[in-house]
Amino acid sequence: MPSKKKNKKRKFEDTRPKIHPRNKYSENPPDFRHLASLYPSFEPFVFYTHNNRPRIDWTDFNATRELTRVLLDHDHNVKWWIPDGQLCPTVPNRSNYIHWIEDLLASDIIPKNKTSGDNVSGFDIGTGANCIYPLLGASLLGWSFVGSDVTDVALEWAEKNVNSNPHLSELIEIRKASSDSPLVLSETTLDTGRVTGEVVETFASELKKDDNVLIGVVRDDEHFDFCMCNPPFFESMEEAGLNPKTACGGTPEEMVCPGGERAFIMRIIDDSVVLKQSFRWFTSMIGRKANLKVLVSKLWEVGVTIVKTTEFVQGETYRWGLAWSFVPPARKVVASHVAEKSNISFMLEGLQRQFSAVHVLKSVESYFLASGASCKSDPSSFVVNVTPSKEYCHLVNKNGDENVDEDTSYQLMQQTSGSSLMDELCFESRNDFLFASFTSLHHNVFQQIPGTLLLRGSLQHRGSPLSGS
Ligand SMILES: C[S@@+](CC[C@H](N)C(=O)[O-])C[C@H]1O[C@@H](n2cnc3c(N)ncnc32)[C@H](O)[C@@H]1O
Repeated sequence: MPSKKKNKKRKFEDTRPKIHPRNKYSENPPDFRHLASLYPSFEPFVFYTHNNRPRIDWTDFNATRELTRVLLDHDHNVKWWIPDGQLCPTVPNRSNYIHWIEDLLASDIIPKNKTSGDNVSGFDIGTGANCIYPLLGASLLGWSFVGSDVTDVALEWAEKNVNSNPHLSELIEIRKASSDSPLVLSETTLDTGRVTGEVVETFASELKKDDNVLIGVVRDDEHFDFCMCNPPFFESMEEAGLNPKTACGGTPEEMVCPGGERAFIMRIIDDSVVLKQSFRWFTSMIGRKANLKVLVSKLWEVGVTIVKTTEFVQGETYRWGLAWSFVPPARKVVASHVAEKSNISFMLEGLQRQFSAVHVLKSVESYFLASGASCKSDPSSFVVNVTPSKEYCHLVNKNGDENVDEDTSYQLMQQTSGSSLMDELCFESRNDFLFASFTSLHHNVFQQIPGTLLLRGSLQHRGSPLSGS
C-alpha cells in the first residue's frame, strides 16, 4: 500500500497545471497511430510497445521534427520545415505560452488599447528558424506578428516558413535584429518613454552588447499588444546538453548567450523601460526558477506597475512565464453607493495550494504594518483589524479621491512588499491582489474553499477620513 507521504505527493503533483485548457491537445493528445496512417513520412518513426501503444523515439531528432511537421499540418494547416540541427519546437507546449498571453490580453488587469480594436499584434523576440510562435499565434488566433532574429539561418528559414503559408504571410513580418540595425533613440521615443537624462545614461551603459533586442528593432511608430520570447537559456552548450531524454536540436546560436537567460531577459527589461509606451505587455519564458525571483525584483526596481507569472509543465520539463507592464492597472471606479457601504467582499481565485487563509491573513497584516498601520490579527477566527496610519490617510486624501485607487495601492504595495508572502501572492498566484490594500483597512474576514478565498472587509467608523470608503 502506498504510504501516506507518497499519496500526499501524488495529490500535489496532480494539481499542477499541465496543459492550458484551451490548448488543442488538452483533451486529445496527439494520436501517433492515426497520424502514421495519414502521413507515410511519419509512419517509419512510430513503433508499438508490447501493449500495442504507439510511441516515437524522443531522442531521434528526425522523429521529433517529423512529428512537429505533421502536427502543424494536420491540426493547424501550417506547412513547416527546419534544417537539420535547428531547434525543433514541440507544438503542444509552445501553444501553452500563446494561450497564456491570450489570457493576459483578455483580462482587465490593465486597460485595453482603445486604438487597436480587435487586431492583436505581437513581437516574437528570437523567432528562430522554426518561427513557431508567429505561426501558431496567426493560425490559432489570427494575431499579427513581427518575428525578430539575428542569425542568417533563422532569418532565412523563418521567412521560408512564412512564405510556405500564403494564408498567414500577410500577418507575419520577419525582421533582423542584429547590431548593424543602428540603435536609434529618437527624441519621440525618449519623450514618450518618459526617460530622464540620468536614466538614459544608466541604460545606455548596459546596452553595450552587440545585438539589439527591442531598442533599434521596434520602430518609433509601432505599438504592440505584447512581446514574447523563448530566450537562449544557457551560458554554454555543456549546460544546454543536460537533457539526454529528448532530441530537440538547437545550435549554440539558439541555445546560448553570454550570461544565459538571465542576462538576456535583463536586457529585455532594460529595453522595456525605454519602450514602455510601445507594448501593453512584455513577456518572456524562463527556464530556471532561480532566475524568476531575481528578474521579478529587477522589474519592481525599474518601476513596472504589474508582474504576472505562470508555470508551464511539459512532461518532466518545467518552464515559467513572466509578464510585466508599465500601463497603470485599470482603475475600478467605486460607485458612490458602494463607497458608502461598510462591507466589501471579493474573491481570490486559482490560488496555489500552499497559500491558505492564514498566509493571506499574515501577509495582509505585515503589509499594513510595513505601511505604518497598527494591526491586530486573530488567526483562529481569520480576522485582522487594521487601523491606518496618519500618513496612509494623508496619502489617500492627497490623491483627491474619497477612494484609495488601485494605482496608489499598488505603489504602496511595491514599496512595502519586500519578500513577503504578499510578493509571492502577487507574483505566483496569478491573482490580482490589488484590492487587498484597499479593502482591508479596518477589519478583514477570510473564508477558504479549495483554491479560492473570500475576503470580506468591514470598515469601522472611527471618524477617520477613510470611514465608509
Ligand atoms: C531558444 S531559441 C528560440 C527559437 C523559437 N522562438 C522557439 O521557441 O523555438 C532563441 C532564439 O533567439 C535568437 N536570438 C539570439 N539573440 C537575439 C537577439 N538579440 N535578438 C533576436 N533574437 C535573438 C537566436 O538566434 C535563436 O533563434
